Amino acid sequence: MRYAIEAGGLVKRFGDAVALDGVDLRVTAGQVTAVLGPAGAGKTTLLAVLAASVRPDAGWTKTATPVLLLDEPAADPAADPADDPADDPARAGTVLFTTRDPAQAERCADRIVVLDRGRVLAEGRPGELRRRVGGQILHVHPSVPADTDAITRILTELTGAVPARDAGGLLTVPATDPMLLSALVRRLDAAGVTADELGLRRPTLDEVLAALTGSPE
Ligand SMILES: Nc1ncnc2c1ncn2[C@@H]1O[C@H](COP(=O)(O)OP(=O)(O)OP(=O)(O)O)[C@@H](O)[C@H]1O
Repeated sequence: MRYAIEAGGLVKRFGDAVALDGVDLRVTAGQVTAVLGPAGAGKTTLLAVLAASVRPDAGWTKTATPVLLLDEPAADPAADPADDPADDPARAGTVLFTTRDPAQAERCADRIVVLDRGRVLAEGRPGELRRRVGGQILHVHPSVPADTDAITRILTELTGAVPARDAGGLLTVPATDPMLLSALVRRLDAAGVTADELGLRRPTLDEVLAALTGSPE
């Protein structure tokens, strides 16, 4: 495999702040790679080190000259996703861009590197990342709003986690136990409450990022 970018053991400190804490990176030539992470993760510092505009305290880099590095390219959510600047140069060659937006990373990148607190937490294709985090999301919508509390209690007892509730009243909670769905149906039945939506789905990349970085969505 031919790498357009290779880096190993990158460390960069700014006083007491550790911007990069031992980053290893390989970017395959011809691919679009997103460095995805929350504010302060070290994304800009990593790009600056790769562009040789910032000297790392430790580590090494090898970057081929035609590589396009984009730091948080702005994407207008109202615009056609096909117009995304991070997507555009994809046809031209190797691109490495940074973003805080999982949707932009998923839309534009072949591979995603999740960076947080100066460390690579995970990397892979978007679908791989979702599978790696494991588990699914259970979603339940009460038939009548009055049953929300009862269903919330049942979900909390069954999963050990308090479900999130969105503006539309949909309750969601991470699910790792494959028997959860049938157990839930029995409990709802016994409690005499009904749901007009009930199912399991893969986590979104936002939920994956929140699970990896421990940050609220
Ligand atoms: N020139 C600097 N002087 C001091 N601290 C810095 C400097 N540049 C970065 N840092 C610190 O290093 C850490 C990583 O910053 P960096 O800008 O690389 O993160 P980021 O992931 O690009 O964040 P954002 O998404 O907000 O742009 C932060 O804690 C930041 O405060």
